[in-house]
Amino acid sequence: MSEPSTVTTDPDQPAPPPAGEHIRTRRSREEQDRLAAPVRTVTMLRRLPQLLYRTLELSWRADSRGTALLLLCQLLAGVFGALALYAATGTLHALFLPGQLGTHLRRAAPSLALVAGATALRAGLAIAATGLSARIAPRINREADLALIAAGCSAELAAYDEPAYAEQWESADRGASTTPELLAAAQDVTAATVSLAAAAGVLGTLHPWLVPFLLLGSVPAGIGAVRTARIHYLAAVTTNEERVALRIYRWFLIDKSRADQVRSDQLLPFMLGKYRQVEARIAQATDRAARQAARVSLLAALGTGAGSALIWGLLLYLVAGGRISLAAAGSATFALRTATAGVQGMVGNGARLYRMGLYLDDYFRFLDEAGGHRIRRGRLVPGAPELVEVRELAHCYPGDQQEPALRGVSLTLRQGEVVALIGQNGSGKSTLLKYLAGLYLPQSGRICWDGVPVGELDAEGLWTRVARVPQEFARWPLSAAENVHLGQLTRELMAEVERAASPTGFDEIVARLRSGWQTLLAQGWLGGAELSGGGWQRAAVARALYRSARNPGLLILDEPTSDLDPRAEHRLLHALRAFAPGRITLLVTHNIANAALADRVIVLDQGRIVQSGTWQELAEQPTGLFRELLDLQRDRTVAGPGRPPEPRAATA
Ligand SMILES: Nc1ncnc2c1ncn2[C@@H]1O[C@H](COP(=O)(O)OP(=O)(O)OP(=O)(O)O)[C@@H](O)[C@H]1O
Repeated sequence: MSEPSTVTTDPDQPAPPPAGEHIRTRRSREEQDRLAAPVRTVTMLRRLPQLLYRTLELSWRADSRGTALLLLCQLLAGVFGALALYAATGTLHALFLPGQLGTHLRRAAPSLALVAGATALRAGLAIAATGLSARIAPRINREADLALIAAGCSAELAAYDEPAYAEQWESADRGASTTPELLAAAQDVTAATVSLAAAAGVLGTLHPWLVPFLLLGSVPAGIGAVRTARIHYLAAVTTNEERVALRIYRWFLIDKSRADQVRSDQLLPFMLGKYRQVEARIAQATDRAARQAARVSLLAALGTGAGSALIWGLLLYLVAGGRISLAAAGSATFALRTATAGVQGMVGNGARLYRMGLYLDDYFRFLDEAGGHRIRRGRLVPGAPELVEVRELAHCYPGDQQEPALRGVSLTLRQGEVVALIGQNGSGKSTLLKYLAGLYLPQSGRICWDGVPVGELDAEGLWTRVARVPQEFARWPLSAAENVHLGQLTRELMAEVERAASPTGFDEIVARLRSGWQTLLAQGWLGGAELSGGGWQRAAVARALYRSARNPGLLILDEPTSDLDPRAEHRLLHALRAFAPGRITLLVTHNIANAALADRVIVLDQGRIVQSGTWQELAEQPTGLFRELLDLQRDRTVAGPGRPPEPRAATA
């Protein structure tokens, strides 16, 4: 026996085999056009007020009192900053005038006192503003994140089948995560604008030419900053699909539910190979962007240098020509330094804000439209349907060369009926159940509840009437009781929970847990416990029974006994029969014998209904898929050495 090998990422190890195709998304035409559109500096300038307004709005929603105080601090800091600047230029002016030093100092003293006072107040207010924004920023982030989650949950389920949706989510998520920085950038832009305005005011009083030259000189910096921001943004969004892929690979590798397989299947080196391959594409795009941005920044710096030379040249020209006094030139020098810092701050932070604004656009677009999939249905709130009719239903999942999952399916379901769906893997059973649960709206064909098309029903009202056990049910990290009631409480809470749990045997499992119904079902967390596969399935069925008992409608069970032991399965199937009155029960099962509990069996093949009738009627048919599957299940000719093979079951 060889030494047990350990998973390693040692660089001396042979390189992992070439990774194949990685997870890809598909960008919409509209999105491609938007990304390809050129951007101009004026566009950014035009967008700045809107971005500031949006930041303010977000901030107000997160913390209105803090935001009001922050605004006040900023306003006062701006006023005191301007005052300090005016006073400082006044001081300089006084010092540059001809005369005795003592006279100068006396003249300058009031301005000096004003400078000191205003500067101290401004500094105090700036500190208060920083403290406030440190308090507000995490709240904005939290609010933004919650709004994003809510928007994601308000998308139609079909969105998840669209490759572009994951990418839209990725962009929106990045937008949400930039929100804390947004406030700081907005604050810096405002502060820089106020100080620039004050400096420009001073320069304007000294000589009117100085202001336009100052603004002209800052154009290259502005253009450079906008271009650079856009280059980085494009590098980020054009690698969105790679980021989505990395997120998914990462999740698959670290998630507890697959941790055993990652180890026993020795998956790490192979998956790391894929991970690195995808990561390399991101690095390539980022490096390319960094090179482009460096070139743009160099040109902008040259332009800015030329602009500075221009304005200092103008100042010399004005002094030499006697158009302004030496004292005024001294003040202008000081104001110019402040103005240049203001311009740099405004341009730099404006570009930062603009870049974040691009992400923020993605975020807001997602909030508004949930990636174009926001649930928009009717308002009728249904009761328990007596009749559900499906007519000519067809479904084709988006993607390349997908066969239709459903083709021309028509069926009628009546209240009180138990209907079993049978079919081979991929025949469309789960897809049909999702339609019946109102999770998809018909692309082609109709589904009506008591004559009303499902699209005209209120989505939440419809789902209140649907209880499901999906094929892959959730294992919520909640208590045992919460895993059944999911926070949808009634006065008789525990009695109802226990009543729903009893037919599944979940109550027996809970009785063995240390804290009974209050036990947290999340092993690995303090006080948490883990259930067996069958234990979790019992919880999932109990959840559906609880929901259906509160609001009868459709009870949809997709292989609800696949993990159950024979005793638990037997008990549940009996209970389902007794539970049937007042609701429509749909059962998908690969165990043909279990379908016998249904009033009617429907057989699906390649998305079509190929047979329908009572279990007995279908079993008596000499040919057909049902009969074939039944015979195969009865056939026990494959046997190990301990058990002699049984004769093949008769086929007629
Ligand atoms: N989200 C999806 N996106 C794309 N194709 C899908 C998706 N879900 C299912 N399909 C495809 O639709 C077809 C029907 O799948 P469905 O899950 O409805 O079959 P099923 O009868 O429930 O299969 P099984 O018995 O294996 O559970 C299959 O070809 C499957 O590959």
